[in-house]
Amino acid sequence: MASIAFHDVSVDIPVFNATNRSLKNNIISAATGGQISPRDTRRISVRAIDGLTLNLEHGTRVGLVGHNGAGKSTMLRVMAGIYTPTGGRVAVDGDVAPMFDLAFGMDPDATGWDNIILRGRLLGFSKSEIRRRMDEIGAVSDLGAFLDMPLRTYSSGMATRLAFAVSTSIRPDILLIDEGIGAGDAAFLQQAKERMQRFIGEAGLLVIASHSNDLLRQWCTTALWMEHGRMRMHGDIDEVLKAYQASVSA
Ligand SMILES: Nc1ncnc2c1ncn2[C@@H]1O[C@H](COP(=O)(O)OP(=O)(O)OP(=O)(O)O)[C@@H](O)[C@H]1O
Repeated sequence: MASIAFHDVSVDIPVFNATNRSLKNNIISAATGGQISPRDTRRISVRAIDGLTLNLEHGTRVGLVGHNGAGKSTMLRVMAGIYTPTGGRVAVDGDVAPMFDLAFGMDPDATGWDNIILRGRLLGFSKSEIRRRMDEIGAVSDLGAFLDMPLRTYSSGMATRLAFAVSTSIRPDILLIDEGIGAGDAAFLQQAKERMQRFIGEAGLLVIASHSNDLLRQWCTTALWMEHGRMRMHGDIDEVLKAYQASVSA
């Protein structure tokens, strides 16, 4: 059974080359971003997540909403194990598939086929599992003879197709999606939509960060509204989106 538990989780990101001058007063009134705290005159950090406690159980489909810099992507990265929290405890039970940083683990000098193996290994596949799925993944990418060419010869849309094809071939317990997956041209998007539908439907636990209410209503039953790294509201998707929209247009 998949689950994610945050207990009083905080993430501070140190910033080494910010100037204090621009940060002086206007931070306090900033509508976007996390909380900037000058720890002393030379060291500044951004508190991207601030004391977050949260339990997501198997079957949860939650959308993360909030202003730019509210902490949504940081939360996803903590859930994926990419960021270690600076405070608090995180417990994640189940295989996690992060659908962001799609180029991560890909080698520009390796061919498409070799990159399928590389990314597959990164996502936890054994070599034999990947070999079994190679043809299917290649077909989904629809890259044809380009699969024999080095990744550096691909356009960004072509590279995304390849990463998408590999990532959606696993059956994760926990699926983490950051919006802006931007999978490419219209034909691929249509095909990607159908594959995504099945992929999302099969995940035990789904977390999506998005600014699109339509997308969130389509996939989620609950929503979590983040504000300056803190949880402002967590509950039924329609209720949270309504409250969030009201605050944005107020
Ligand atoms: N590498 C970094 N260095 C410094 N600060 C960072 C870094 N990454 C994120 N932050 C800060 O952490 C805070 C949370 O950022 P995060 O990307 O989680 O926000 P978000 O809610 O996903 O925003 P958006 O909707 O714009 O994608 C922001 O204030 C941001 O400036």
